[in-house]
Amino acid sequence: MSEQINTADLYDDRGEELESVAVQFQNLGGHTHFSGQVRTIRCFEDNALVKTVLGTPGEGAVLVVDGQGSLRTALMGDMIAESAVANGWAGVIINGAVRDREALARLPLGIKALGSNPKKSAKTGVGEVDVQLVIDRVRIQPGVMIYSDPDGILVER
Ligand SMILES: O=C([O-])CC(=O)C(=O)O
Repeated sequence: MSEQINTADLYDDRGEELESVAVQFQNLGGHTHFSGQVRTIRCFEDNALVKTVLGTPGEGAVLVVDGQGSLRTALMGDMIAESAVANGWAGVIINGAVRDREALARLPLGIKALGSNPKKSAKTGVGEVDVQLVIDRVRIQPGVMIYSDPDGILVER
């Protein structure tokens, strides 16, 4: 059960410790409020690392995938998202696209992405895991807490 956080209240309480990601991600998962420790992947139109990492124990973490904003291929679909649920991940935030929107909306998982595309990604495994990301000028470091709800995303500095 994910904690029901409210990012606006959290910002009022702890704003000086938090950065707000202004990108207008779409809420695509069955859980609209989610939070957890950050894990990260940087990749580009290739989702082999996303599948691998979400197939390992999440222990309530949130995977942030910087797909560098490409909407040309889907970095996650329903099979990978189901594996994330089975492995105890709290959520997945993708600076890129997903597919299988209708199935994703029914899963007990927080999912944010820029949009969707039915075209699958390459599977070569090019990319990096647990590296610092910068998305829209906000630094996202592995291990810090991230909070997401319909208002947006807050991440510890
Ligand atoms: O296989 C993929 O690239 C992603 C996908 O469709 C799924 O997770 O179901």
